[in-house]
Amino acid sequence: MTDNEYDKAEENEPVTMEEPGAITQPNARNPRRLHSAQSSGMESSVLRFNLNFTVGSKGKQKAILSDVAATVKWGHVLAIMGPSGAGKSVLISALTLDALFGRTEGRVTLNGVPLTDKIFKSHCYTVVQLDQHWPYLTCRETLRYAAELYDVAAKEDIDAVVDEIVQKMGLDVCVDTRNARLSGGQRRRLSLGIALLKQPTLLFLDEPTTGLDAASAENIMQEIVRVAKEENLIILCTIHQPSTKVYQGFDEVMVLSKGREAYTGNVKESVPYFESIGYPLPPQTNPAEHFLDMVNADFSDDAEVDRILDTWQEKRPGAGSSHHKKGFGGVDNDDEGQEGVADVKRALLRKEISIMFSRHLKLMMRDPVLYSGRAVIFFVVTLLFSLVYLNARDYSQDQALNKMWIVLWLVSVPSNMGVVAVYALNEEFKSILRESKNGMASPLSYALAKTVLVIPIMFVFALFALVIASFVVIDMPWDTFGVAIIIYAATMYVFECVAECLSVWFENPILGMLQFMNFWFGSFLFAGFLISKDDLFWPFTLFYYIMPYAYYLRSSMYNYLKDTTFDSCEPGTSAGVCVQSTSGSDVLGGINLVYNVVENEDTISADIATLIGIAIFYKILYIIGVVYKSSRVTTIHEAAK
Ligand SMILES: Nc1ncnc2c1ncn2[C@@H]1O[C@H](COP(=O)(O)OP(=O)(O)OP(=O)(O)O)[C@@H](O)[C@H]1O
Repeated sequence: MTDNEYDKAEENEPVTMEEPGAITQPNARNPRRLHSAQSSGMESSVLRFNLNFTVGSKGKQKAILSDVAATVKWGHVLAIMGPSGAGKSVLISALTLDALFGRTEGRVTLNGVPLTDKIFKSHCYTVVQLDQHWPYLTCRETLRYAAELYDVAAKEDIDAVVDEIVQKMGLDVCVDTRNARLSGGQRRRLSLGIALLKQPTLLFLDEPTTGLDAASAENIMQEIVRVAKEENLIILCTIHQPSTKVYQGFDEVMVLSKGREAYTGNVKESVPYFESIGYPLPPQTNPAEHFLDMVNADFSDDAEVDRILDTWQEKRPGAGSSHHKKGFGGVDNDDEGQEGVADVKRALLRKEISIMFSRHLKLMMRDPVLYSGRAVIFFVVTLLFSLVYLNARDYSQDQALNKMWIVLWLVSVPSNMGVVAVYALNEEFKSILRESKNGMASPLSYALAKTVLVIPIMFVFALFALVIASFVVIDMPWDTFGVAIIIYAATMYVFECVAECLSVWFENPILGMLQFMNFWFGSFLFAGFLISKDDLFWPFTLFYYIMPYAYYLRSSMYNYLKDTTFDSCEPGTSAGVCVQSTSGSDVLGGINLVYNVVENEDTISADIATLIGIAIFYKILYIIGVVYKSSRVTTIHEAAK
């Protein structure tokens, strides 16, 4: 864009940040613009930014971005290029309010309004580099759920809206293919399709050509430029070494090196500019490659690169006045606060929860790792363990301790496998955070929908684990079935809530999984059978009370044996328990002499209540994590004077 054009963009102001619903109205119930905006409020959108970004604490600060500024208007694509480590990703993170690892200073305004999380959610959309989408949904289902969550149309019109996006993005061939099987190019098109459903003003694309072959990269970039023009979007994208054709398709380009600009402006003027400072484009050379070679400090002379960066700083439009006062083009940039901005536009909370419920029910049914696969594995491992302890089906007192051990294994082995849930839920939560960032849905509606969906699954787990192993192979009395299932489900729910909690609090799923294993080992150690509560070094006694297995074991054993009858036993002939009675209740007393966690008193209700209490504790920590993680955004500080 020439200075002239920037000035024209400036003349259009004051520009209002209109309610998305007011942009155009294809039909009364579809407030979003699905066709090219011929008379859209976005035909005057302007993004301005000038940023510094530093990492490190005071005294040891390192500048990652220094005075990086640009102005981009509607319908234009700004391509951000630069050698590795130039600061492209950090710039996108800072602009998308995601750069939490350092301090962002300066200003970012959209139509004169400073960018905040609320404005971002309403008017911006980010497509991340490796947008995997929900792997077990099809392309059509993904678009449909996005359309519903963005509330783009009445229920009966949603299919038509989705079909339009499918056509527009050329997704016809893969519309019923699961996302996990989409090609890289198709995934990017799907991401763009979802973005179009939202109808943002500003679209960020992080390396949209990564992993694509040259033809697909060219194709997707052409698509991006077309979308910017057709939909009057402002698009910012980072890109590595575009081909000549792709490069020429951009409107604006920013060449970064060492966190500074080497050039920002119209693509057509880039070649003459570099020629004017002594770097003519050799014949038959890709201009993007040429510029990147020039500013790559790894391969060029460092002093030479600094000279190029200093030259741009002197020559760039508006030079001589601080970027923090003047926008690119030398235009006065002090234009924020002219208009209020609309609230986030999306489905009502009740509707949102029900959409989330439907989507995650579908995912649960299809995803073999999280639930159905685990249930089958629980069935197999509990069956295996019950066969190992087959002799424990006899009601002879020398098997009483084995009965306790099989009851313990039946829950401890499956609950240990909750470790996979930490990994899968961590991935899931990252997708939810992206959706939240893009204003599609609240993470709390996800958390609520999942809570409702997961509780019944714990009963399914209990059925898969206990019916054959406990009641058929080990011959537990069927009249204890209902209570056994409840105790088991409550115990499994504790571990599920711990897995949820760790999946959210640990960004790195491996660390979360390690913590889960610690919790599991801790549960084992402090359950009162390896070392009794009374023998614990006193500071550790607390763990006995907050870990789940002691409650499970005590209540399960009482439920199991209270009404049973054992064979009588001759003192000195039993390797395990031998009491002067055949009643199960007395055998419980005998077990208590060896493992005092087992008692012949009815503590079932209190134990179940405690297990639920522990689960609720972790659920609350999880919800706090969800709220905290989803509300973390970069603060853009006023530049130091
Ligand atoms: N979390 C972080 N903490 C400290 N420094 C960081 C962090 N992330 C990035 N950096 C530094 O910021 C600089 C710019 O990194 P950035 O990832 O933006 O480069 P890039 O241009 O995107 O490179 P590439 O093309 O290789 O991805 C690098 O020197 C990098 O080491």
